[in-house]
Amino acid sequence: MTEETHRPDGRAGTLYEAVGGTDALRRLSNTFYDAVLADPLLAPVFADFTPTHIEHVAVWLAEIFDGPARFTEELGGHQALLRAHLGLGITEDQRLRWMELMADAVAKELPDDELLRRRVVEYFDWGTKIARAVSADPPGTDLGDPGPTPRWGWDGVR
Ligand code: HEM
Repeated sequence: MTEETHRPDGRAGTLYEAVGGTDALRRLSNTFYDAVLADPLLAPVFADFTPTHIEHVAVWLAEIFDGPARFTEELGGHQALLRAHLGLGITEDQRLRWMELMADAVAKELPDDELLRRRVVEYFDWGTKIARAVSADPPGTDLGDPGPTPRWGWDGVR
């Protein structure tokens, strides 16, 4: 028996592979930001949005879900991700709307696999709470060393 067959959910491989790799994450990001920019509660938060944002989010998600570590290698890693949210003053209503639009995008763009979708949405719930907490601090706040980019698997964060 392999180690994987002892897991409660019995899944092998990474979430990155299960979602369909970087192309699927790019489609997810694209669909999500189309909705965000059309949303009256979220659009003002994204006033400085540029299309590179879509690609950077896809690259971040690839790394989080155990794919290539390109965000760490090319885009400043965990520290840069956290710093991008400083000063945004995200409210709980905005966080919940973000989650709602992301759940819609997940349902539209990711494979029809209930456990996979649940794990992905759980990551977003965890991540948006961190983004909201960080957003209460002003731009330039010293965040110390946040450690490496987290990895999210079939059993949650590692
Ligand atoms: C798991 C949750 C989240 C992830 C993975 C995420 C990911 C990212 C990434 C990768 C960037 C940098 C983009 C770049 O370099 O261009 C970024 C910036 C940003 N995020 Fe998030 N984010 C999350 C939650 C949120 C939430 C809840 C909000 C607000 C409701 C938010 C608002 C923003 C804004 C306004 C920026 C700056 C956009 C810009 O470049 O103009 N994020 N986020």
